[in-house]
Amino acid sequence: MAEVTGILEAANFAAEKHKAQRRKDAEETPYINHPIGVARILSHEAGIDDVAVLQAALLHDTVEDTNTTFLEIEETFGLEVRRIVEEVTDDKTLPRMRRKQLQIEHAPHCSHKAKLVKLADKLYNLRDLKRSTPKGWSEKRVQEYFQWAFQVVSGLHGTNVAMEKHLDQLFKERGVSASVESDLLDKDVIWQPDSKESGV
Ligand SMILES: Nc1nc2c(ncn2[C@@H]2O[C@H](COP(=O)(O)OP(=O)(O)O)[C@@H](OP(=O)(O)OP(=O)(O)O)[C@H]2O)c(=O)[nH]1
Ligand SMILES: [Mn+2]
Repeated sequence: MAEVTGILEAANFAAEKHKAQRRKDAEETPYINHPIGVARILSHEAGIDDVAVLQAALLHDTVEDTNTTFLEIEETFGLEVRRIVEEVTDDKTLPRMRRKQLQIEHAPHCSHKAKLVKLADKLYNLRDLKRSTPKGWSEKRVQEYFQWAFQVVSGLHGTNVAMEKHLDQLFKERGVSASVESDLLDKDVIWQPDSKESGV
């Protein structure tokens, strides 16, 4: 029962932290749908029942996107959960170009538990992109996100068969493969500073 309580505590903590945030889709879906969906992919599709992984999935965007601190995560959920959340948190003070590059570089060196959360995060976001285009995103921007995600996921290979199978299928549908990843060049939208994002 303590495990169930701990998972609900993380769901509630994330809901409170993300309460004012919405996704970028036209419907303005509540942001909390994303971390709950990421945790659900891990439990229902990837067969994961590790409590720290499921808690970290629920909490994975709280530090990146809200006023939450790593210390707060550690004091509430313990050091293991803090460490996983740290591994999957981008430094938002860096320009997007650098953040995206660092995800590609860091992915192979993450812990197994962080790799699981990263795979589920990418799987959720790519499915979300397939379902609905975020406000202000061009078709080119969507395609570039798929190409970038392919590069990150390539560095997570061998972590979880079920999630990797679904991701492979999504990349295949989009025509994204190792041969086109070199097309991702500096000219592309995803690498541009945030100020150039709108209207593309
Ligand atoms: N597909 C999709 N994504 C949305 C939507 N609303 C918010 N997002 C979030 O936007 C992020 C991807 O958008 P980008 O422009 O590439 O990244 P940025 O917000 O970090 O600059 C993801 O962050 P993340 O979860 O931290 O993952 P990551 O992509 O940074 O690894 C994703 O969760 C939506 O409606 N659809
Ligand atoms: Mn996320």
